[in-house]
Amino acid sequence: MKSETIEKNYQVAKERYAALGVNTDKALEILQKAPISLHCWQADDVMGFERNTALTGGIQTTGNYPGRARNVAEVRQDIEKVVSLLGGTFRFNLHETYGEFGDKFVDRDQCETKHFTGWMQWAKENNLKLDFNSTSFSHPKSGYLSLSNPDKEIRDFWIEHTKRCRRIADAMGKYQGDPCIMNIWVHDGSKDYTVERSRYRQILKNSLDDILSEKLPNMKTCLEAKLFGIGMEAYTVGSHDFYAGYCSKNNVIYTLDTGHYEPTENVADAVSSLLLFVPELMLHVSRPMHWDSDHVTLFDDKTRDLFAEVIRANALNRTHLGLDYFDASINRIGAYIIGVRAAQKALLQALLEPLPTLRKYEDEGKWFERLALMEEEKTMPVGAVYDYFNYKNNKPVAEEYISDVEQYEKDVLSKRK
Ligand SMILES: C[C@H](O)[C@H](O)[C@@H](O)C(=O)CO
Ligand SMILES: [Mn+2]
Repeated sequence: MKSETIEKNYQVAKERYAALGVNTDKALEILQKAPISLHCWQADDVMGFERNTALTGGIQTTGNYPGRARNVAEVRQDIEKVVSLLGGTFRFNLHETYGEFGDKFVDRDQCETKHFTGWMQWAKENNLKLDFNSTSFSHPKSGYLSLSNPDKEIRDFWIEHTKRCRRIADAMGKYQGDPCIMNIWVHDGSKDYTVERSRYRQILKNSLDDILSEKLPNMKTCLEAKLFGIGMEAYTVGSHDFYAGYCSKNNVIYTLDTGHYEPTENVADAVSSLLLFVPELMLHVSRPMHWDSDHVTLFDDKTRDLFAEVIRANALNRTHLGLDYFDASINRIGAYIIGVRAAQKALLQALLEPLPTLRKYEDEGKWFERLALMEEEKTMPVGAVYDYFNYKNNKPVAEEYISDVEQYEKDVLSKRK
C-alpha cells in the first residue's frame, strides 16, 4: 500500500475515533508496548528436542505441512523471521523439552539452567524476554497422572521436574531483569468415568503446595486449567474449579486458555470474575473448533470479546498475553503471524472502544444507545489504525506479509527435508 494512502486513511480514522472521544495515538502507544508471548511449540508441532517420542498428554497436532523446525537453530531462525515481520513487543515462551541437552540424554528430573543459557543469550540478542513451561507430557512416565499420581515414585519424579523448572525460570528472570512467567499445565486425567476424583485432586493440591513453597523472586508461576483432553474425556484433575480455587486461595496467577472451556461458554466472561480473586492472569489465546483443537488464533468474536474484557476491566497491567495453538497443516511462520496480528488487532480494537460514553449510557440506563454504539464500533476503521501501526514500525502492511512468508518458504522451509 502506498505511504500516502496509509497516512491519509489513518487521519480519517483518527478523526472518526476522536469524534467519539477516543485517542488513536494513545491506543497505538499502548499496543506498541504490550508484550505478546510467542509460544515456541508452533514452530515444530510440539515435538521438542529431548528425544523422538510421540506427542502425548491429550493434545494433538494435525497436518504434515513441510518445513517443521527440526532443531533449536531452526526454531530460532523461524522466530527471528516471524518477529522481523511484526511490529510491537514480544516475549518467547519455551517448554522445558526445548532445552539444549547436548549428546547425553537428560531426563526431566535432571534439567538445569545450563541447558537454557543458549536460549537466554539468544533471547537477549533478539530483544525478547523468556517465559517458561514445565513439560509433563510426551514422556514414558507421563501416563494418565503426573503430579496427581498416587504412585510416590512417579509423583516425586514430576515434582522434582517442576521444582527444577521453577528454578530455571527464576534464573531466566534474573538474567533478563524481568520476571519469567512459568506455566504449569499437567495433562492429568482419565478417559473414562473416575471414582477417585477427590483423591487425585487432593494429591495434586499437595504436590503444588510442595512445589510452590520455594520462594523465587525472579519468576511468577501460573496454573492452567482444562476441561478435557484427547483420551481424557471423562475427567481432568486440574479443572477450572480446581485451579480457580487453588489460585484464589494461594494468590497464584491463573492461566486462561480459550480452548479449555465448554464450547458455548464465553471465556471472556471469566476475566472480570477471576481478577477479583487472583493476582494476575496469563492468557493462552487459541481457537477451539468443536474441541480444544488449537487452530490458529483469528480476529473473531471470541478473541475480540476477550481483549475487550481485559480493557474494560482495566486489567492490561495484570494480564500476560500469550498464544497457544499448533497447526501443522499450513505454513508455520504464517500461522504465527496470523495469530499475533489477530491478537494485536483485538487488543487495538479494545483500546479504541469509546468506553466513557458506553459506561455513561449504561449508568443512565440508556441500553438502546449502548447497544447502538457497540454495534457501530464493529465497523469503525480499526484496520486503518492497525495498518498505520505496522507502517510506523516499518513492517509489512495488511496482506503484504504473505509474499514475505512465501519467499521464506521457498528459500528456507522447503529445503528442510
Ligand atoms: C503445549 C502447551 O503446554 C499446551 O498447549 C497447554 O498450554 C495446553 O493448552 C494444553 O491443552
Ligand atoms: Mn494452553
